[in-house]
Amino acid sequence: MSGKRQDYISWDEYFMGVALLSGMRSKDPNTQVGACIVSQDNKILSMGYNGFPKGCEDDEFPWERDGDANETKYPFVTHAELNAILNYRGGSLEGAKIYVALFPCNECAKAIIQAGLKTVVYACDKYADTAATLASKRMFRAAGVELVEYLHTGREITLEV
Ligand SMILES: O=c1[nH]c(=O)n([C@H]2C[C@H](O)[C@@H](COP(=O)(O)O)O2)cc1CO
Ligand SMILES: [Zn+2]
Repeated sequence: MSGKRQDYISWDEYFMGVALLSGMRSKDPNTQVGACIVSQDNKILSMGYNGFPKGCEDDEFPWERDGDANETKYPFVTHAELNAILNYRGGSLEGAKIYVALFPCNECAKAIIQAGLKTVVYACDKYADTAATLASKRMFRAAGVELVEYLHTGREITLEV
């Protein structure tokens, strides 16, 4: 018996926790998405959340869901997964895993596959029935990307020390 602490968080809780914490930076009033990219030997390589590109101010661009296409957030918002991939400046992401709050859409799936990521761990799949998600799953299956649903442990974590 080494006397080590027993209630430390697991790797999955750690990386999904970082993904969810990143999502808390999002200004999207409806859906906050965070992503965390992890190497095969469990080192965090990058993070991202859904937001407008640099220079596109949160107070000037629309966060609406409905209306004329360019009056909504959809043409402008960069998805969490793409931001996490683009935020990485260290070289190759080949073989890495991505932890993400929401199942990636088809556009993110393309970026994930082409960046060489091999595993997607997702916490929520609320748009499972949409064409984008079905296309995404088809591409992931074809490309051999492993899809893992995050098992919620019910652990609550606060930022207070
Ligand atoms: O893979 C994704 N990654 C991601 O960051 N998002 C973002 C884009 C939007 O800001 C938000 C979705 O908005 P809504 O649920 O209101 O349609 O989540 C959405 C998806 C999948 O839809
Ligand atoms: Zn996406």
